[in-house]
This record gives sequence, C-alpha cells and structure tokens, in this order.
Amino acid sequence: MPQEFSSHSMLLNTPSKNSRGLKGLTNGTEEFIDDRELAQRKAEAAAARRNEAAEWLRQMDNGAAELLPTEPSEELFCLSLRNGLILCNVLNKVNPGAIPKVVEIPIIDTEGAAQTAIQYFENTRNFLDAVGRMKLLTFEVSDLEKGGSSGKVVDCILCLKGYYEWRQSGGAGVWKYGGTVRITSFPKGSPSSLIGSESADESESSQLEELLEYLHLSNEVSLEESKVSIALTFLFERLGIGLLQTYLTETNEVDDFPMNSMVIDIVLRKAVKDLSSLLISQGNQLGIFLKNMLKGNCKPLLKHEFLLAISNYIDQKSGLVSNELSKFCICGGKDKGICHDIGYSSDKTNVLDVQQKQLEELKTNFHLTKLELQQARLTWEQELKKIAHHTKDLEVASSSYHKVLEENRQLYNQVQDLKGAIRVYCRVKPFVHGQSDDQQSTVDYIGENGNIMIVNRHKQGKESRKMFTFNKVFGGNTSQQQIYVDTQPLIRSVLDGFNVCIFAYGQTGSGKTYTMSGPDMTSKDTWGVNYRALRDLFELSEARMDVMKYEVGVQMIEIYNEQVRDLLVVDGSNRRYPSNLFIYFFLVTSLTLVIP
Ligand SMILES: Nc1ncnc2c1ncn2[C@@H]1O[C@H](COP(=O)(O)OP(=O)(O)OP(=O)(O)O)[C@@H](O)[C@H]1O
Repeated sequence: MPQEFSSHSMLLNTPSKNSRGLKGLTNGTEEFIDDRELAQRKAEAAAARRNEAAEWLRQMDNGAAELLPTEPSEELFCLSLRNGLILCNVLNKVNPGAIPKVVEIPIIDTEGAAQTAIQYFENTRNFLDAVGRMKLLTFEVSDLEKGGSSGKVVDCILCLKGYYEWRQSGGAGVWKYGGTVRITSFPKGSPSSLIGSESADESESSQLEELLEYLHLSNEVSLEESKVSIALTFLFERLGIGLLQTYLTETNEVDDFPMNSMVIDIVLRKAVKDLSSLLISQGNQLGIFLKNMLKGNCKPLLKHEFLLAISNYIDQKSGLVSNELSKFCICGGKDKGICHDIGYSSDKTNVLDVQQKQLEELKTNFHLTKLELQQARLTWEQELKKIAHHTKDLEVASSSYHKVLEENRQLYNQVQDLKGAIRVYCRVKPFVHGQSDDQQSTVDYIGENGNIMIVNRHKQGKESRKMFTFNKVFGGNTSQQQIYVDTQPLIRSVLDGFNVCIFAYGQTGSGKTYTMSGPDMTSKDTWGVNYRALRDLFELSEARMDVMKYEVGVQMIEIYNEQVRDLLVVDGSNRRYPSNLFIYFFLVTSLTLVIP
C-alpha cells in the first residue's frame, strides 16, 4: 500500500500554498479555519442531522411522510412537529402505548387562538413526558417555536431513533445514538429497563449526564467528520487538477490543441474511471488482507488494537520487502524459487514495483519515439522545402521553354509566310498507257525556277511556244511523296493557329484526284496530299497532347459551275460530273486549340 500512495503522489503537483484542508486533517492543534467557516460547517452538520431526523420520521409515520420534505428548513421542521401529532404517533410505534391518547389537531402556523392553546400543546407535552419517563433526551415546548432551539428537538428525535434501532436489533451490545456515537457498554441498565420507572434516583441522573456527554461527543465527531469530508474533497480536487496538469504536460509538446470544457470533462472522466477501477481493485485486495489478519485473532479487536496490528504488520512486511526487493527486481518475477520465498503481500508490492519500472521504461521509450518523430518531421519539412524550391525552378524553366517555343513557332510561320502566302504548283501528268500521243500541246521544257514551256505543234513561230511560271513545277515522274514535301510544313502551321487552304485545280482527267487522294488508298506510298496531311495532323496533335488539345473536323466540297456541293453527303446528289473544269476542295475545318 505505501507504494500506491507514492505513485499517486507523483501525479500531484498542486502548489503548496493551498494547504489549509490538509492542515485541518493532519494536525488537530493547528486550525486555519476561520469563525465564519466554522459556523458554516456547524450549520451544515446541523442540517445533516435535521435531515436524518426528518427522514426517520417520514419512514415511521405516514403523516410525517406527507408533511415533512426530505430536507426541511429549520422553520418547516419545527412547524410540522409543533402540534405534536407526528411525535406522538412515532413514539407509539417505538414504544407502543407510551401515549394512550393522541389528539388530532390541524397544524397552524400562527400563535393559535387562546382557547385552543392548551389543547394544541397537549400532544407535545404528552410526548415530552413519555420521552422523559424513558430517560431519553427531551426538549422544551418552546423549542418548537420561533427562536427556540431546534437542535434539541433534533437531538431528541435522533436519540429516539437510536433507541428504536437498538431495540430492533435485539437490545444488546452497541447502541447507535444520534447516528454518530457508538456506546459499547451502555451505562447502568438499558433505557428499556427504565420504561415505566417512576423514581429519579442518583444513578438515573448520572446516566443522564453520560448521555449528555455522548451528545457533546456526537457533535464533536460530526464536526471532525465534516473536516475530514472537506479535506477529502480538497484532496480529490488536488488529485483531479494534478491529473489534468500531468496530461496537459505530456500532450502539449505533441499537439497544441485548443482546451475547452469538453476536453477537460473527457480527461477528468477518464481519470475518475481509472482511479475508480484502481480503488475497487485495491479495496478488494485490502479487504482480503484485513480479513486474513483478523482470522489470526479469535475475538473482535478494538479500533486502536486493530490499528496497532496493521502498523506492526506493515513494519514487519516492509523489512521483508526491502530485503527481497532487489532479488525480485533481478528475477523480474520469473525465478519461482526466489519469488515463492516472498509472501503474498510482498509479491503484490513487487509486482507493482516492476510495473512501475515498466511504466517508467515505457515513458522513456515514448519520449524517445516522440523525439524521433520530431526529428523525422523536421527532415520531412526540409525535404518538402527542397521539393518546393525545385518545383519553383521547374516552373521558371517551363515558362522559359514556353517562351522559346512560342518564339520558334512565330519564326517558323514567318518563314512559311516568306515563302509565299499563296503558292501555285504545277504537276505534269505523264502519258499513261493507251493514251494517244497526238496531243495538241506537249511539255517542251521544265525549269528549276518554276518555269515550264509548252509547245503547240499546230501553231507556228512565236505562237507555238508559251512559257508559264509557277512556284514550282513537278515533272511527270514526280512521286506522291515528292509532291507532299512542299505542302508538309503548312500542316504544322495549321496546328499553330494559321489558316491554310490546299486545293487542286485542273480540267477533267488532269489528275486532281490522283494528286489529292492517290490511286490506291490501301498503299501508303501512293497516298495523296489529303491522307498525308491528315496523318501528319494527327501525329503532331498527339505529340502535343500534354500541351494542347485539338479538335479536328473534316469537310469535302466541290465547286462546279459556280455551285458548291458537299461531297460527304450520301443522298444521291453526290454524283460524278462528266467533264469541264472544276475545283476540288479538301478542307480541314473546326480546328480548335484548347490549352489544358
Ligand atoms: N501523275 C499521274 N501519274 C499516273 N497517272 C495519273 C496521273 N495523274 C492522273 N493519272 C491518271 O489519269 C486518270 C485521271 O485522273 P484523275 O481522275 O485524277 O483526274 P481528275 O482531274 O480528278 O478528273 P475529274 O475532274 O474528271 O475527276 C486516272 O486514271 C489517273 O490514274
């Protein structure tokens, strides 16, 4: 048990200034309680005794149960008892026939009419006479009036109660008087033996003196009980505050959470729960220990003998524990040989000590883990700062990259523009198998700079030769890939947001479809400009997927005889035209740039 108190004291860190309650408990000569507090305590003690008396009367008499509240004020208490009806009824239950005639009188809270005054106090007088005959404590009729001593009334009722309970328990041994004083040997002759006695001899007066002395002692004990109660309240308050203080000290470094009434409630509720479990467990063990100790004695011990026995036992065991403690700590409770040598009580003490030690180790480990955690958090914060810094650098680099990219885009398209906003290319269709060679015009010469000379064999002189100039002229042997090379850069311009239009122009059978679509769609080598352009468009947009999102739409139209026809409409109107010149359009429309 001493270990328990020392472990609890670790939790109590209340400042030593507030030690009044403890002084009151431990040192009877030093009294820090002032008169006002003393008066308050006396009033509380008197109220407690009055409540006890009222409660007993309520149990004994139905009329009292109706009239008296469980905690009546002094005034209400006296008023309810003033007509003596409750007192007489209760006394007749305690001592049947003690008051043969009980007068039923209503309670009046005034002085009452003069003619009923004698009747009114008849019950009270009869009660006091009967109680006096039983040699129990009495009071004056005037004590029930305003300004009277209600304490005497309470004492009388509690005395009657003690007597009743004593009688109920067989009328032998201890008589509990007034709820506080225990009389182990009642003075000369029990009160029951005095019932009906008519003489008031010396022995009776000495019994009365002893009773008065007990009453005095009773008040003293009540006061002491009240002091103890206050001291215990103070101790509990100190314990609770100590627990809260310890909890906050332990948790403050981990997390600085806001304190509110809910948190305080939770902490204290948990502390009370833990302490209750501990007290119950220790109380059970203590009960077993004390009962075991009593078994050695054949008769019941007096209180001071019992305390002496406990003290001796503790001294005896303390020596044993101090000798064996080190051994037990070394074996840690595993070496049965040594552990069996120690008694049951010292086993428990040592187990507690080991647990205390383990608790200390846990505490140390907890602090170490907390430090590691803090260190890890510090490292993590530094890493995070580095990453943030690095990300910022990347952001700057990325923004520079985008600037360079934009510059590059503008320069690129500037070059495209310089090559000519409108470019006209000429492709010479080769002679195909089965085509007659008596053509009116033939190609005489194709220059590097985009010139082409056409010869008309049916004309003479200057008229027979005509020179045409284009951006570029492709000869009859030019492949589909070579044709596309000059168009390809424009596809990137389309994705950079520039408008581009590519179309073929020529008389029927001149090779527009061949150039734009190709003779065989299943073979990539013969793909015309359309397919190649679309392929590049999608490839490029896919490559830029992370930066841009493109939506692509396609439209194919034909302008013939100043009429526009949608070539993708499948309603029969899309028929092939027999001859004449028309323009074949392939349009990439609805091109949208979306920056993700
Ligand atoms: N460069 C070329 N090499 C080989 N054959 C070609 C070439 N150009 C066109 N041809 C052939 O000439 C024929 C007519 O060509 P194509 O259908 O492309 O002409 P078109 O201008 O589209 O005619 P239309 O205006 O009537 O539609 C086709 O058989 C095609 O294969």
